[in-house]
Amino acid sequence: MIGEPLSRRCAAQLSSSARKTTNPRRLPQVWSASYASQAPDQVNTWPKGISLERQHARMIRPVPVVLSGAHDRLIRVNRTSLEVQGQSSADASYIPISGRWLRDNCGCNQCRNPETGQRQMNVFKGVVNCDIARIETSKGGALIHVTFGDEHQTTFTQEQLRLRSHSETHYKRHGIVQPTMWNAGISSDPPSVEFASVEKEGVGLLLQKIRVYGFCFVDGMPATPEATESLLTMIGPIRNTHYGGFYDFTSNLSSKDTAYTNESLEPHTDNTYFTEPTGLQALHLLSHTDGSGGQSSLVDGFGVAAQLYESDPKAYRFLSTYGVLGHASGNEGISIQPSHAVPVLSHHPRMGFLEQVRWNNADRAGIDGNFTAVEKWYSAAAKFDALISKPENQYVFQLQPGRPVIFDNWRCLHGRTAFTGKRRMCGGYINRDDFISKYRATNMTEEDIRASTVTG
Ligand SMILES: C[N+](C)(C)CCCC[C@H](N)C(=O)O
Ligand SMILES: O=C(O)CCC(=O)C(=O)O
Repeated sequence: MIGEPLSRRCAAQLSSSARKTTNPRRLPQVWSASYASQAPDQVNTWPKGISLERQHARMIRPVPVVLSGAHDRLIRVNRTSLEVQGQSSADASYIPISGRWLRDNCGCNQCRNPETGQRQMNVFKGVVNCDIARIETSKGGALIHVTFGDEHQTTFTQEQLRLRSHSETHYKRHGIVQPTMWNAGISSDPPSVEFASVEKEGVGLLLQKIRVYGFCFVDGMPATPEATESLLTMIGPIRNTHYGGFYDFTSNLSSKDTAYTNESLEPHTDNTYFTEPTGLQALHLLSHTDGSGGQSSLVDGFGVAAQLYESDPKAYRFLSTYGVLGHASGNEGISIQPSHAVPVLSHHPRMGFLEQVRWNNADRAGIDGNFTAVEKWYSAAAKFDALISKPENQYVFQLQPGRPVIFDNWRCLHGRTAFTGKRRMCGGYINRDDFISKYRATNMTEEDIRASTVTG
């Protein structure tokens, strides 16, 4: 085995057996190939030599696309060196893996705290021996055993070296699933879970539905702030902001924001004035007396972005390029703006898929560009606004006491019609990272979580 690259058959056998042990849940397939293949206008002029696959991987698009090829990547084992084949099928060259990387990523109890998973040695201090003394393999090459100059030993699997920087790993790291886009038609069967099942089985299914659809109702809940708060804390810590933590509000302008009035609110995402808008938002109507109105609306921001990508790639590109600033200024002594302007459509910097929609016409403070760019931004934004305003893109419903909605504020826009009478609403924000963390913890196998966390 030493010296020869593992044969493709053997590697294929290894990888297929390895694949059987990975999370049986379907990974996002190549989805809506038309989006993936349709290149937006050629603003991205790629330098020579960047493989098409690399360009493809980084081209911005509204949906995730899993690139193939990880399992074809071969590993070459020599007595004192380890090499892995290039990053893409177009690049079959072998790349050596340094002794420093191998030692830095040793997972033994001495090098990594078994309780916390934290590294407890430092390869930069020159006191840890990173010289490779010898490399052996076992289990037909599936396991690679490295011994260093100080006789310290560590073991890696073929798969972890092969998948280290592959999209499959990134998707598991971020808990990416294949999104189900929707429009007003979702009203016939909106995603929901029973509160009783959440109490019994936890928030796994609730978060899975939010991850796939961008929102989910919880049916059969006590219509109390206490029950709502305890449901949210099952997901993660409630985020504290200048509005407080768990919120329970009516239209009394107790906070100087139009949400605390009885006016209509166009579909928007919250917190565009924060560098990091909240991940989840919950809205639970506790009561509405002596009046009417106050209908809620949800819009699938990913779905609308996909429609824009199809109908006007240039407008999509503009809303993906020019940053926008938000502000929260109404409350005494409060003037919040994000650390930098962020586009309406933000994409994963490495994988290219759309990961956040930020849209709030009321809270918008500025567009990061000269007046030529501003005009281009306006014409692109007008198209986005027209799409979110189309009745067929808006799911309109009346919130009910005992049936809160929890939605992904990085994907869904929400709005409300004006109302009369006394209307009491409660809910809370949950950070994006806490949402994804709990989603992974309740929907992925231990093995998949481990394999997609410390990848070196
Ligand atoms: C949710 N809660 C009522 C606490 C605050 C609402 C804040 C609304 C703000 N204009 C934004 O879009 O973020
Ligand atoms: O009152 C509502 O129905 C929604 C208020 C709102 O948009 C918000 O709190 O962000």
